[in-house]
Parts: sequence; structure tokens; C-alpha cells
Amino acid sequence: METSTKRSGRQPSGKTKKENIQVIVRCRPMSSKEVSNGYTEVVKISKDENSVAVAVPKNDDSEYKQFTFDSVFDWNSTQEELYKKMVHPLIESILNGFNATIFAYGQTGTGKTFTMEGIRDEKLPLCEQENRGIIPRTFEQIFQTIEQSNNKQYLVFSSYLEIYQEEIHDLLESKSKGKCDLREDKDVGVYVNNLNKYICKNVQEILKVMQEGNKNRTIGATDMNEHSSRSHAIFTVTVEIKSSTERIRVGKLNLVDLAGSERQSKSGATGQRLKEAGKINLSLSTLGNVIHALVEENSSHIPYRDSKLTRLLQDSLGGNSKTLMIANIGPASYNWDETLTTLRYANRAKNIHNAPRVNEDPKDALIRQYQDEISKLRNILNEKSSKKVPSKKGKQEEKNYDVENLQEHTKFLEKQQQDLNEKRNNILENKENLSTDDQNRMLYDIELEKAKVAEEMDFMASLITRIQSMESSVLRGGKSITDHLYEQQSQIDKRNKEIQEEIKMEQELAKNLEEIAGYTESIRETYSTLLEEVESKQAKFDKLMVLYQSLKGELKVKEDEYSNQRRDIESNQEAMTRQLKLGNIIMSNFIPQDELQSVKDRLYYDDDTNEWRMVSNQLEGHTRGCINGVINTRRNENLITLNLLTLEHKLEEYKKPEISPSLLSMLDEALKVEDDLQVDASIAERPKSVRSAVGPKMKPTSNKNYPRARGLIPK
Ligand SMILES: Nc1ncnc2c1ncn2[C@@H]1O[C@H](COP(=O)(O)OP(=O)(O)OP(=O)(O)O)[C@@H](O)[C@H]1O
Repeated sequence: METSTKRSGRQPSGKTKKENIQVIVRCRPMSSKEVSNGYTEVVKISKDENSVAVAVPKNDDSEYKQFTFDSVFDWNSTQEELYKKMVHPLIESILNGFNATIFAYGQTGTGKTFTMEGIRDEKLPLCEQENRGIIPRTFEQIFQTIEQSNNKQYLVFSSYLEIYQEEIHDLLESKSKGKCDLREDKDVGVYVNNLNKYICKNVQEILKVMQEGNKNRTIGATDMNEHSSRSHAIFTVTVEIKSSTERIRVGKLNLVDLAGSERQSKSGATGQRLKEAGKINLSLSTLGNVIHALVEENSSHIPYRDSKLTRLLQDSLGGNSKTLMIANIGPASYNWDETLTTLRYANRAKNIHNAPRVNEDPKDALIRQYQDEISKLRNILNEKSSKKVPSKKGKQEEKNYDVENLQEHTKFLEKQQQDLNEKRNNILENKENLSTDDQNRMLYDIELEKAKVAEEMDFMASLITRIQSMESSVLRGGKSITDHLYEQQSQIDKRNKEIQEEIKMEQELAKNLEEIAGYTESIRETYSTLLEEVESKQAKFDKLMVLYQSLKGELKVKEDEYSNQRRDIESNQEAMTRQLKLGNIIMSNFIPQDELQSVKDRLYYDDDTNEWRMVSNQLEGHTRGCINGVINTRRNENLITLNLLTLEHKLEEYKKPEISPSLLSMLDEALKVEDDLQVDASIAERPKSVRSAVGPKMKPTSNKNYPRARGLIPK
């Protein structure tokens, strides 16, 4: 075992502010397997108090062990929530020149990979993938910040390694290439020798690096996790920032997905898996020892060197780094003891002090090397392309070529080649009558010259490619020059495409408009026809309305007239009914029956004259006067107007009748006006003897010729 490193081994220098490691806990939801196995939840999370409690079985009962952390995230917490709260500020620090480390720690299958990488959904653009984890989100934040910045230049590069069974492998290199060594340098600290670094100009490029590395990562299935990480993986992003004052800052971000601790009894590991688990547990226990030593007041040395993992994370634990530890746990009862161990681990780590500082002007800054190299190459280019070019006036002029006017320089070299070809052809044609030896010598010289020009052309081309590639790696205020040009070109292409589509759409629109115009015209015609029809119908309606109103008025008048007539008729009918009753009473009470009969017998109705008459021979002399030449148009009128008083010589001397009170009351009763009197009801009420004379149908008549018998005619 290697000796442990003293805590003072690589202490941050300069102005530093100590700060604790941030420790948070994230508990995943119950898995479907845990639910179907009937396990219960033994973890309680209080977001308000930032505390986590786990139920520990005690005798037949259980008691809760509680811990508090910088923040806690339960099974409902989202990737975005965790990122915004805990990671976003750390990435801001990176872009200001700090180091930062984010590592996920916990039992196997508790969600470390889920938290760090998340789940990818290739069908959606990255920014819409809700379950993307911390790593892809940091890429987005870094490049967004660079894009929005001004007056700064950036160089971003990444590397990806795994520690598998205590061996370091470059995940961006094929496994067959073997392991990498750890080295230490007094300026750089601990580093991995020969680790590939990829310069990334945008999110897509850095994501590609991560995906390529993931393909090489060692993953295996265990009883606890179908895709269990069998190695510790560290993805490192370095951002170099050159400000307008030419100062360089370097921020380094380590994103660590640790292999999970596991118990053989639960993971069911055997053979290779068991061997892996042994090494994983060993390095994790070294990590625990380092944490333990870091927080122990009296610890004189920290055992960083006991594992590759702790050596690589040396700066992150107690050194120059802002560090976030995510302790992942599961909620199920059967893992209560592993959960408790993780929480204790994390609880201890809270007390580790780090001393992060801004990394300024490091000697090995790549951005400076790049810029030095670029200016060297440009100088060479300038030297090489500085040619004596014949001017229009025939003089030789000094002319410099650069990347930007490469085309011009290429033309110049091509022209040189053309001239040489012409020269060669002239020699071959031998217009100057040269000797064969001279010809051959000159042709040889020409070929040499041509080869030189070709070589120079190749050299210039490779120089320019190199300069362009290096310059494009340096991002300026959002975009490198070539990216910018490329983007502009693609925008122009896109715009051209859009214009073509717009023209096509316009043509289609014009066609549609024509169709619509035709259609509108036909609608307009139909409309005006309909309008005319409506107008004529309206006029007719108005006329009918006037007619209707006048008819309504007339009807009202008629109705009034009718009701007046009806009222008259009713009152006449009433009066006639009284008269009829009176006549009946008189006839039945005051005229002797035989007289009455004799009158009745002589009465007849003359249909021609429409009046009642008496048979003349018997009535001659004493009835003529009695009938008194009455010419009434109605039978009943005629009968009623008979002047019975003129029969006096046939009757006994009239004496004023003595009417008994009973008769009087009977009279009153009989003369009472009946509401519902029928016109011919008198027939039913009359004595039989009268019926034949009065006739079946009596019409109402005026009573103006009827003499009023005092005391008999009701008033
Ligand atoms: N917060 C969460 N929400 C939903 N599902 C989760 C969550 N955390 C983890 N999971 C699911 O739990 C399973 C195990 O997660 P993961 O592989 O990330 O665990 P791990 O800790 O990385 O395991 P190992 O140490 O074995 O690699 C996966 O199916 C994952 O999708």
C-alpha cells in the first residue's frame, strides 16, 4: 500500500476562502420489483428541515435515525429541480475559473447514473428531454454562457476515464490500448498521463464525446441493477477563459459517477462480478477513510494514495475545489442498513473543508499554447507567401498573403505553374533551335521548379488548415470565426430555401386567391339576386301589413257592433220574456178558459202577411175593434198586442182583482228574470192550452204597444 498523503500535501495557496463540501441526499422512488415483493418504505424526507430519517428495526419495533444535509430531494424531485438548485451555481463558478467536482455516491441501484447522466430520449431535442441528468445539463449551461459572453475567448476540452479494478482506462480510446498511469507534478498536481483531451466547440461535440466514452464503460447486470456500473467514471470538462486583459483563468469540472457499493448476498455477484465488487468496495472504503481522516481533528495524514479514486479526487476532497456530494439512497425496507451507512458516510463528509480559488494564469494553459502556435503559423504563412509579384508596371512588388486571401495566393501559384508549363511546351517545340542537351537541361530545371511550386502549395494548404482548425477551437464571445462563417453560410442556405418555399407558397396563394375571387363573384351575384327578392318580398309584406292593420281595425269595429247588438238582443229577449210570462199569467189567471179557448180557436197565422189573425165571421162586430187592425210582422207580437179589454161585453164586469198575498208572491216568482232563459223556453213553462196559440218559436219584440197593467208588470 502506498503511503498516505499529508493533509498539508497540496494546500491551496494565495487568497482562498474555506468552505465546506456541500452534501445532499436524493432518494429514488420504490422500484416495481420492490413494490411487488411487498417491501415497505422506511425513509422519511422533510424538505422544510432538509432532513432524512430512516427507520431502523429495533427489537419488534423500529426507531428513526435522522440526519440533516445542505438539501434533500425526495422521490418526486425532478432532474431540473436538483440541477437548478445545486449545480447551476457551481457551473457559474467554473466559468469564473474555479474547480468543481460533483460526485454521486451510494449503494448499487440507488440512482447515481440516473442523477449524473439521466435517461436519454433520442426522439426529442436534448433541451426537451426532461430526464436528462446533470452531465448533459452542464454542457448546455457552459456553451450557453460562452455564447452570451463578450470580449472573452474560451477553449473547452473534455476527457473521460474509468477506474476499473484499480486500473485507469481512457474511455475515449479502445480498451486494447491498455491502462493509463497516474502522475504528479508540483504545478499541475495529480494527472493521468496520455489521457485524450477533446476540444469541443459546442454541445453536440461534447455530447458525442460522452456517448463515445459510455460505449466503452464497463457495465454488467446484477440482481440489484440490470445496468450496474462496474467502474468509477470521471468525465472532466476544462474551460479556459482569456479575458480582454489577456489574463487566463481555468475552470475544471469533474463529474463523477461512482460504482455502487454492494453486498454479495444481495447482488448475487459471482466470478468476474464478484471480483469487480471486491475492488469497488475497496476503493469506496478508501474514500470513506479519506473522508474520515479529513474531518478528524487530530488526523496527521490523509490516505489519498490508498486508491486511484482518492488520488484523482484529492483536490476535490479538502483541496482546491468546490465540491458537491450527492448521496443516493433507496426507500425500501430491505436496504435499511445500506441506506443508514450511506447517510452516515454523507453526514461525515459535510465537515470536509475545501479551499477553492480562482486558477489564474496557469503555465500549461492550452489556450495560450494555441494562440502562440497560431501566431507562429501565421508568421510562417506570411513569410512563405511574401512573394515578389510582377506589378502592372512590370516592377517587382512585395505582397503578403494570409489565410483570408488564400485564394489570391493559390491563384498566384497556379499562374506560376501555368507559366512553367508554357515554357516547357516552347522548349519542346524548340522554336529557339536549342541543342538537345540544352533542351533537356532546361526541361529538367522547369520540372524542378514545378515540383517546388507544388510542394509550396501543399505546405500552404496544410498550414492554413491547421490555423483554421486551431482558430475555430477558440470560441470568441459565443462563436469561433469558422463556426460563425459556417453558421452564416448555413443561415444563408436556410434563408434561400425559405425564400424558395415562400415563392412557391405565394404562387399557390395567388392561385387560391384567383379561385376565391371567382367564387366571391358568384356569391356576390347570388347575393344581389337574393337581395332583390328580399326587397320585393319586403314591399309585399309591408302592403299586406297595412291591409292587415286596417282589417284588424274593421274587425274591432265589427266586434264592438256585434257585442252592442248582442247586448240589445239580450235585453230585448229579456223584455219579451217578461211580456210573454205576463201574457201567460194574464191569460191563465184573468181570462176564462172557454173564452181563451174560443180566441185560440179563432186565431191563425197568416203566412202571407206574416201576422196573426182572427177568423173574421165570428169576430166580426166585436173582435174587429178588439184586433184593431193590428198588422204585426211577428206571430207573438200580434198575439201579445191583442187588446183583450175590448171584449168587455163578453166578459163579466171587470172587477179589480183581489190578489191574495200567495198569488202575489207567486207572480213575483214567476216574473223573476231568469239568467239562462232560452228564447223558446216559454213553451215548456206555459200551460198546455196556450202552447198552440203562442206557437213554438217566439221572437223578441218591442213592448212599446203593450199597455202597462198597474201592479202586474214588473218594473
Ligand atoms: N429519481 C429516480 N426516479 C426514477 N427512477 C430512478 C430514479 N433514480 C433511479 N431510478 C431508476 O433506478 C434504476 C437504477 O438506477 P441507476 O442505474 O442510476 O443506479 P446506480 O446507483 O447508478 O446503480 P449502480 O451503482 O449499480 O450503477 C434505474 O432503472 C433508474 O432509471
